[in-house]
Amino acid sequence: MRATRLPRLHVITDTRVLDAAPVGPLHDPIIATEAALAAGARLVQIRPEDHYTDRAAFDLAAAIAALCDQYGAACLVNDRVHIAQAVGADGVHLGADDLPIDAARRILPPASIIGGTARDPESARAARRAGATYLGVGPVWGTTTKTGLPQPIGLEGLAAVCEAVDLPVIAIGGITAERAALCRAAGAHGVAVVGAIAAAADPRQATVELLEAVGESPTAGREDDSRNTRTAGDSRSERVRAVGAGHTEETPDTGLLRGVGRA
Ligand SMILES: Cc1ncc(COP(=O)(O)OP(=O)(O)O)c(N)n1
Ligand SMILES: Cc1ncsc1CCOP(=O)(O)O
Ligand SMILES: [Mg+2]
Repeated sequence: MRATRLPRLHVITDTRVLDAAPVGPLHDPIIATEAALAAGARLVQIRPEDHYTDRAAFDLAAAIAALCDQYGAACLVNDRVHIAQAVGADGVHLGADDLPIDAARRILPPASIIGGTARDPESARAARRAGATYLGVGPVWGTTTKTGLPQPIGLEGLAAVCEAVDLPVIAIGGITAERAALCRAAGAHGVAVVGAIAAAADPRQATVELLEAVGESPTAGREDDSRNTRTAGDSRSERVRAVGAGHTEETPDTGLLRGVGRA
């Protein structure tokens, strides 16, 4: 049996259209993702923004899912559940404007990872009831990556959500390596980043620093060293089942497992 824990570092692709010069030397979602995977990242969230047609989103997702397979990492798709299905992703991340979590649960494979956005204890509890595997909580700090967000909730707001629900909390919004450690201290299971890797001068080194900050150093002993080695018979669905094995609760109505362990 492989690792049962939700990875603590979620690397989110940066698909912004940039008016000026690229924000980093490797500002290409596929190149930056490969650098992060090579550094030891174990979960990528593919986040094609609205200017991506479904075809462009599919092409990006298929390329990144293949890279994730190669490195033995999990891969989630933001918003577009049908793209996740089409590329056989490990799951999705859904927010208030997306397909409801319980609806996605009904159509995705049983062990799928489904993240839900929450900003406060009430929305966190609702996402849990709907069947979320983990919560993406933020913005904890201000971010230049996404516009139109509400005021940052700060470490206090993050801690309040962590207290309220027994689900892994992934902090998002303005995360740096230094802040990632603060999020962990506030009770978060891990962090999600866009700019800290995609806009870094050296995305690979930035990933190493973030992994260390969340206690998932690529050089430290892994729960399962085979996770980063592609082996014969390896498939994304096998990895989904492995992550799902850490789930703690069975939803009575669907028999689906949810609640990847926080430890
Ligand atoms: C880990 C994580 N947390 C939060 C979000 C934000 O999701 P959402 O609120 O649906 O906003 P968009 O990302 O879709 O613009 C996320 N993607 N990942
Ligand atoms: C999608 C999203 N939702 C809340 S903050 C955010 C963007 C986070 O990007 P960054 O890590 O660059 O601050
Ligand atoms: Mg969304």
